[in-house]
Amino acid sequence: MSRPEIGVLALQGDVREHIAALEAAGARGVQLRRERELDAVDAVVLPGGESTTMDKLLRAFGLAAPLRDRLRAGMPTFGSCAGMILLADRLVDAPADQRTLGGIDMTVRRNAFGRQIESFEQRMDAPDLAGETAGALRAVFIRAPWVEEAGPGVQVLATTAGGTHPGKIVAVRQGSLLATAFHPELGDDPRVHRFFVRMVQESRQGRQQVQSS
Ligand SMILES: NC(=O)CC[C@H](N)C(=O)O
Repeated sequence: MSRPEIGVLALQGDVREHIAALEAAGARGVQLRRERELDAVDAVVLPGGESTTMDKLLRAFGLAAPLRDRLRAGMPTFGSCAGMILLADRLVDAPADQRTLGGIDMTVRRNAFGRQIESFEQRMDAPDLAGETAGALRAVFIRAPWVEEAGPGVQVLATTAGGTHPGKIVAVRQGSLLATAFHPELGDDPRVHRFFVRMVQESRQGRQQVQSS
């Protein structure tokens, strides 16, 4: 099967890092800015950056509604940090006029680890992403959110192990949507991007089976 093509929303944020990580995980990463470019990709990445800015730009570029429709229709989508915020059905500690694309039945707290903390590395327990060993995954957190509450259909993929806030939910999946509070695109651990590329391949196989039956 050909490499899946994954569009990284390129309005703001760490776009190049995601493209490099997707390429390393066996996909083709391309920049995504316009609605018509959505038709050419198998999946979407919402990068880290600033979620209030991204929300405004998504609306200004006329991308919010078409992206929301694709998400609802099952297009695989991965959001990291600000991208996790965009995928949340509910936010706390956010400006009243901030909108999200939604899709994951979760409440996300913005800047949950503290605004004063610029960036830190955190260990996580993440059996489905990184194996059963305690603290098996490490990644960079930058003014990161956490998941305050996750609905029954949400699979928890990673929780913080130790640190100032242990046991916090920092990676989740609901159906075709994946979200991490941290930045797997910064650093050289490819496991989260590989996990997402597998999700995309499974979704393509599912669609091809439907088309040929
Ligand atoms: N590194 C990040 O993506 C930070 C997210 C940022 N705190 C926000 O609310 O958008």
